[in-house]
Amino acid sequence: MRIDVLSIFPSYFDGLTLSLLGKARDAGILDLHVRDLRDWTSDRHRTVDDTPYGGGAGMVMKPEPWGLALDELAAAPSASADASRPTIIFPSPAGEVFTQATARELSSRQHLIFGCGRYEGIDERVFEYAADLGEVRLISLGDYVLNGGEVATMAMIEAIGRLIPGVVGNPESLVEESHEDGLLEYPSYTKPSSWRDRAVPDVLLSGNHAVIASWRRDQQLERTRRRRPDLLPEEDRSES
Ligand SMILES: Nc1c(O)cccc1[N+](=O)[O-]
Repeated sequence: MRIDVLSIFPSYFDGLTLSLLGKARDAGILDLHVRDLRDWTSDRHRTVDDTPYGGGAGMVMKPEPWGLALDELAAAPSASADASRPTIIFPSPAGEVFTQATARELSSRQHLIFGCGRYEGIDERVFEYAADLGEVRLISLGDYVLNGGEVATMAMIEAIGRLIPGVVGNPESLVEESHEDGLLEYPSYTKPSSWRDRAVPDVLLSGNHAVIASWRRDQQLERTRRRRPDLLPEEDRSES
């Protein structure tokens, strides 16, 4: 998979050279390029914003640098032999909500382009223009206000990247995680078996894998009912 990121703060993404994603980049599994949007400006001040038509506080990101950048990146060779159009993602509080299902869907794409907005947002015509270059998705991490798209992009790249085959050493570990089966994950324990007068649940020391699996499932349902009843079907939401 190829991922391009457009931002006026490219160093935000230095963390993507670390850990599993950094190793995946070194191994050629993930082809990730972070670019400074200002590289597509032509004035001395490398201007990317201007005042909003219609008035209002703040500044809006100009369309010209975005148009030039997206033209270039959308034409970049992606991992796949076929010249499939890229998926162009703009993190936005006005977007669809990002879930594990979204991460799984996007992890099978060949070329993702993330456009990180700043200020009061990006000129609307950029989203319209981008639709001529690829599939455009406005995606939100949640209903709160961030200063720009960079943090959301980091989160999405991690959630998507770890699902790409070969990135996580043991694919089994991807299965038993929160939200993978629609439920929150069960509690985990490791040595010592007793710590500050707190013991590991006996069932986990029993060696009876069927009983352990059943206990873990019960824990998932109980936690999900208590913390995230919205994830459960209506009929399963009340405490039994
Ligand atoms: N919430 C928010 C924002 O305020 C700005 C950019 C991106 C997001 N988001 O993805 O959730």
